[in-house]
Amino acid sequence: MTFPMVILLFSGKRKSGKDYICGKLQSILGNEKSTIIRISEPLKGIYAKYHNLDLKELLSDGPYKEIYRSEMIKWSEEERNKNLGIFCKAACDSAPITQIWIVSDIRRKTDIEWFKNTYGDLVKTIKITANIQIREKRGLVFTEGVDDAPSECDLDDFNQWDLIISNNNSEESEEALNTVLDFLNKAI
Ligand SMILES: Nc1ncnc2c1ncn2[C@@H]1O[C@H](COP(=O)(O)OP(=O)(O)OP(=O)(O)O)[C@@H](O)[C@H]1O
Repeated sequence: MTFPMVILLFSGKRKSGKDYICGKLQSILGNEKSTIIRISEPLKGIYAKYHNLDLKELLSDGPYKEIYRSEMIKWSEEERNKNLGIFCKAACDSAPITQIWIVSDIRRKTDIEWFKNTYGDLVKTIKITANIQIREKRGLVFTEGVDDAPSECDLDDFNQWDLIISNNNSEESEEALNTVLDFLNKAI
C-alpha cells in the first residue's frame, strides 16, 4: 500500500471532542488498520524547538498548551502564509501508511483543500459538534485571539461535510462512532 484507502478529516470547535472521538475510533479500528494524524504535531514540534518549550506538555490536553495557544496560532499563521500545506504535508510525511488515516485536527479550508488536492476522493470530511455549555464544562474558556481567530472560525461557513456528528454525551459519542464505522464500511 502506498496510500491509505480512506482519509477521515475531523474538525470541530475547541472541546467538541475531536481527540476523544478520534481516540475511540482508532482504538476500535486498531493500530494495524488505522493511524491518527495530528497536523498540530509538526506545528508544535517546530514551535517548541524554536522557543525551547516542553513538546510533550504542548501536545497534551492540559493547561500548558493553553498558555502558548494564542502565540502559536499567530506564528503558525505566518508560516502557513508562506506555504499553505506546510503542516499537513509534514504530518502526512511522517505517518505510517495504514488502511485508514484519522486526521484529528482540521481547522481550515486550506487544510481540506491540501488533502483533497493531494489525495483526491480518498478524503472524507467529518464535523463534530457539541453545545457551548458542554464545551465549557469540558474546560473551554472563551479566549480572544483563539476562539475568534481563523483557526477556530475558518470552517464555520464550510458546508460540504460528508458527515456531521454530535458529541454532547456518552450516548451521542457511541452513536457517532457507529455512524462513522458504517460510513467507513461503505467507503472502503
Ligand atoms: N462524549 C464524551 N464523553 C465524556 N467526555 C468527553 C466526551 N467528549 C469529550 N470529552 C472530554 O472533554 C475534554 C475535551 O475533549 P477533547 O480534548 O477531545 O476536545 P478537542 O475538540 O480535541 O479540544 P481541543 O480543540 O481543545 O484540542 C476531554 O477531557 C475529553 O475527555
